[in-house]
Amino acid sequence: MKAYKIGAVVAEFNYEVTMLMMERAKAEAEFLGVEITKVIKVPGVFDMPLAIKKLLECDDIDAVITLGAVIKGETKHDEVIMAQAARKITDLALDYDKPVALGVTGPDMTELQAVDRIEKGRDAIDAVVKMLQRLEKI
Ligand SMILES: Nc1c(NC[C@H](O)[C@H](O)[C@H](O)CO)[nH]c(=O)[nH]c1=O
Ligand SMILES: CC(=O)[C@@H](O)COP(=O)(O)O
Repeated sequence: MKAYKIGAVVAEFNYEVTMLMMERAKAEAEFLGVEITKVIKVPGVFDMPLAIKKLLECDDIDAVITLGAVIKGETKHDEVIMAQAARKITDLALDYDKPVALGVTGPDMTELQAVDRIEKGRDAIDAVVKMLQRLEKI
């Protein structure tokens, strides 16, 4: 396995969940022999795009993972946050020609459901590694 260098953007909102997602991501990176070399913490998922952009601008970053949990409140605010973040994550990957994984769970999710989905941290690493390997073959 090539020692890909991966950046991570982690939401502090619902940190009790996102820190577990980060642990899973780190364990998977170690298992696969890739490195999470830069980590940027952001207040919440909505704030991710600028941090992702800064990481994608680094020549020594091959791909970025995002880790967050958008838990339902009383309104549809969670849906707005998720829709905007997901859209910008896709746009940034295309703009910078580098994989960006959506390791964000929700919306319409309870805290319990968020805890049940912490393995999305591992999945995010798997996704960027698969993308990097497959794009190299083109
Ligand atoms: N409710 C959740 C948020 N909300 C905060 C926003 O993401 C953002 O930080 C704020 O609007 C300031 O720009 N963030 C999450 O990551 N998860 C949530 O459930
Ligand atoms: C999803 C959120 O950001 C959350 O804090 C908003 O909750 P509410 O829908 O009750 O305003």
